[in-house]
Amino acid sequence: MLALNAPAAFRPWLTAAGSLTARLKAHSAQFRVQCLHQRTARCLSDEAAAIGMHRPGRVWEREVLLRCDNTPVVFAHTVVPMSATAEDWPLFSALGERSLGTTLFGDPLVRRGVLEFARLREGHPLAQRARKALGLEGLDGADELLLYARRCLYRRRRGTLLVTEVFLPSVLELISTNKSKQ
Ligand SMILES: C=C(O[C@@H]1C=C(C(=O)O)C=C[C@H]1O)C(=O)O
Repeated sequence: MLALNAPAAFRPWLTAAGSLTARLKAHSAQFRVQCLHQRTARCLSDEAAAIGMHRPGRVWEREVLLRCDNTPVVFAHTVVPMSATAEDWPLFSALGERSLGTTLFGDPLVRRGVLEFARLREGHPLAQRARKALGLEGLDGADELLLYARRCLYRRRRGTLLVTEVFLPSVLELISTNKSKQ
C-alpha cells in the first residue's frame, strides 16, 4: 500500500475487509448495482495467471457500476474461467443487478485471497472502461482521472473468480450513515 502512495482518503476503501457492498450500503441511503454487461470475453493479460490460466483466454466477464444514491462510486470487473462449472459458482450466471458480494460473503465454501492494489495508469484497459462507463471518454481532464484499484481472488470448490474494484473519486464524498462505522 505504501508503494502505491494512494491518498490517505482512499486507503480505508482500498483496505476495507469484508464486503464492499455492505460498506457502500452503510454510506448511502440507496445502493444499486448497475450491470453493464455479463458475457464471455478474453481476460486481461494481467489476469490470466491470477485465475489459473496459462495464457489469457476466454472467461465469463461481468462489469458493473456500484451506485450510492445514484452516484457511481466503483467500477467493478469480475472474471471467471470458462472451465468453471455451475457447481463452482452456482449463482454467478444469474446475478443480474444483485450484488456479487452477497453471494460470496454468505457462502462458507468461498475462500478469499489477499488483496492486491494498483494505481491504474491512464491506458490500462480497466481505466479506459471505467471512463467509458462514466461517459468521460475523450473529455478534457478525463485523463487526469487517477484511479486506484484493488483486486481479490475468490475460490470455491475447484472454481476461481477474480474481482477488481476501481474506486472512482466520488467514493471520497460518501459519508457513513451508520454512526458506529464513522
Ligand atoms: C465482492 C463484492 O461484490 C461487489 C459487487 C460486484 C458485482 O455485483 O459485480 C462486484 C464487485 C464488488 O464490489 C463485495 O460486495 O465485496
